[in-house]
Amino acid sequence: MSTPGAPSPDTRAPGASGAPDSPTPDTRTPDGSVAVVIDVMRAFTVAAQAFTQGAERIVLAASLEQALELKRRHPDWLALKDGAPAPGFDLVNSPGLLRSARLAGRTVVQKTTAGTVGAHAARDASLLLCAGFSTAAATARFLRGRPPARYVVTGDGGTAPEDRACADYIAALVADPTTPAEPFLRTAAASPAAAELHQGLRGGYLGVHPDDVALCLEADRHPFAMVVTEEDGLLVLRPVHSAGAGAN
Ligand SMILES: O=C(O)[C@H](CS(=O)(=O)O)OP(=O)(O)O
Ligand SMILES: [Mg+2]
Repeated sequence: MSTPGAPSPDTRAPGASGAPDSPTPDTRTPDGSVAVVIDVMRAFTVAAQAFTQGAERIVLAASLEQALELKRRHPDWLALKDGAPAPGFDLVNSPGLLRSARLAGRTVVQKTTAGTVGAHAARDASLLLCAGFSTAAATARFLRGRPPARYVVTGDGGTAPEDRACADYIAALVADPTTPAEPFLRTAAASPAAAELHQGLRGGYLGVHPDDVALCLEADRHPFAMVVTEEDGLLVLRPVHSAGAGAN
């Protein structure tokens, strides 16, 4: 068990190394832990953006096939994937491109390379959250007073510096709500993911917007945490506003 509030030493999400899509069993066996799955660029920045645009809930799909099957069964749901647009999918994993989508009241099914895979890998946590910089302070507020969390870095096979920096920022905020974001944002801005998104080397040519990196680095833009619950065997993400203590 890691020291309270600090990112756990083993923060690699077993399934987050871009492993091939394979549906995971739909049953969770809660292990008593609190886990925060981090994906700054871009899954959980996109998720938070979707909630701000009115999405009701986000189903975290275990595979692209499951996402398409859910879309087939629920035609009013919106299917979202990372990379370039693909048949059967309505949206792409770009916060910049998402801004033009009408999401009020909708269910979104999200499948990405790292973030959603990391959430499935951590599904046995008794309390499971997903976060990026844009929900960091609200996530820390939600965590404060609860058992120490373990932080799951999802990008680059569990080593992504932007995700690690975000985990460190949230852990620091849990301990001290006045922690400044800037040093952590500087680390994330210098990450390979930021550079490759800027160069169009990640996310596919039509799956990236020039504003994506800046949007991923807008710390504490949203006043809610994002909590995963199991609904009909699916992992469902919803925004949770918590009063919490402290300025942040
Ligand atoms: O969509 C993204 O930015 C990334 C793509 S990759 O893993 O960096 O190639 O996926 P995400 O699951 O959002 O980290
Ligand atoms: Mg990522």
